[in-house]
Amino acid sequence: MNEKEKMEPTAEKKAKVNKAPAKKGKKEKVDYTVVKEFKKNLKEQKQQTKQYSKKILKGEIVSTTGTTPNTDKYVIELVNVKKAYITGEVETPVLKGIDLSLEKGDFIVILGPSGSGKTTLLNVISGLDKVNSGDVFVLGYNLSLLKDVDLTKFRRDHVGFIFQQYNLLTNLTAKENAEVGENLSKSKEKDLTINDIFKTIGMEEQMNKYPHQMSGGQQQRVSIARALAKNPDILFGDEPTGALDEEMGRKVLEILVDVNKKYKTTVIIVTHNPNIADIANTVIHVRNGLIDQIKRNDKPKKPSDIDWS
Ligand SMILES: Nc1ncnc2c1ncn2[C@@H]1O[C@H](COP(=O)(O)OP(=O)(O)OP(=O)(O)O)[C@@H](O)[C@H]1O
Repeated sequence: MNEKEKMEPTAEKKAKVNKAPAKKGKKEKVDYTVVKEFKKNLKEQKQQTKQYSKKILKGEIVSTTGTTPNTDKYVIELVNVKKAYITGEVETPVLKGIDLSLEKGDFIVILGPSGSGKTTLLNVISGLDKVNSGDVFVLGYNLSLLKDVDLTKFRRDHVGFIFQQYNLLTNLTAKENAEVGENLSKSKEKDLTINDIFKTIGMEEQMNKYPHQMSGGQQQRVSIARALAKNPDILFGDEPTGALDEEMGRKVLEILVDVNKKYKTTVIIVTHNPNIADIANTVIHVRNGLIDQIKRNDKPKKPSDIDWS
């Protein structure tokens, strides 16, 4: 992470300069220039990705916006991040120019109305999805210029996921499911053993049970164990308590808070439930594809003390 490489002006800027003039006297329902511009940006991003992906994965800082990420302080930095979906000739912007810096070791909750872009934001900062323009620095790696194969390597080595559905392998025991996470990880020298993890999630007694022998909450805890077995820098959760009742939901949150404190893992979760924001020390409100508000919470509550519904 030492050698810094600045690139030519962004694809976006170039595209703006080259924008085709609108046709006079003709009312068009579809703005084809927008789609053209979008495709042109993608093409340039693809070229840059080809050129820089390997270098980025090796630790080189590459920016399309001229930004140098502060990796000592921030685990994630987003600079003018835009993402849209194209259906036919219609562009639907979803992330509309997001700037965001998230501190290492924080417990972060992302809130916002349905359709505001929460999951899309989570997917781009966790390397599950790519942006169209802007920089997505995660641990200094600019994910916006990584090839799919390098994104997979990045995810394998640095991040863990928990989803609403637990996605456990039905023919493996709890312990074996967790070991899947461990096997995916590159580094085998760890300070974190599967036994330690099961102790943390309060499931030492259940290690040899199969998913169908466990409750939803217990299965979700095993999925946390699987994510932790990789010893990730960041743990991402998309509605991790969405399928659980209150009691199980609180238990899962307690474990996430524990993990955050004990292993200093940065935890970032998306939720519909605004009460859950009370356990976070950083709360991001997304609205209409933009960050509406970021709040710091100096006195996060315990999961057992928050309201639930
Ligand atoms: N693959 C896709 N193609 C087209 N549009 C999409 C796609 N994925 C998401 N969108 C649109 O992007 C917008 C944001 O979706 P996203 O899932 O990020 O919102 P959200 O805030 O997580 O919503 P919810 O809380 O309902 O899960 C929505 O309008 C959605 O319809």
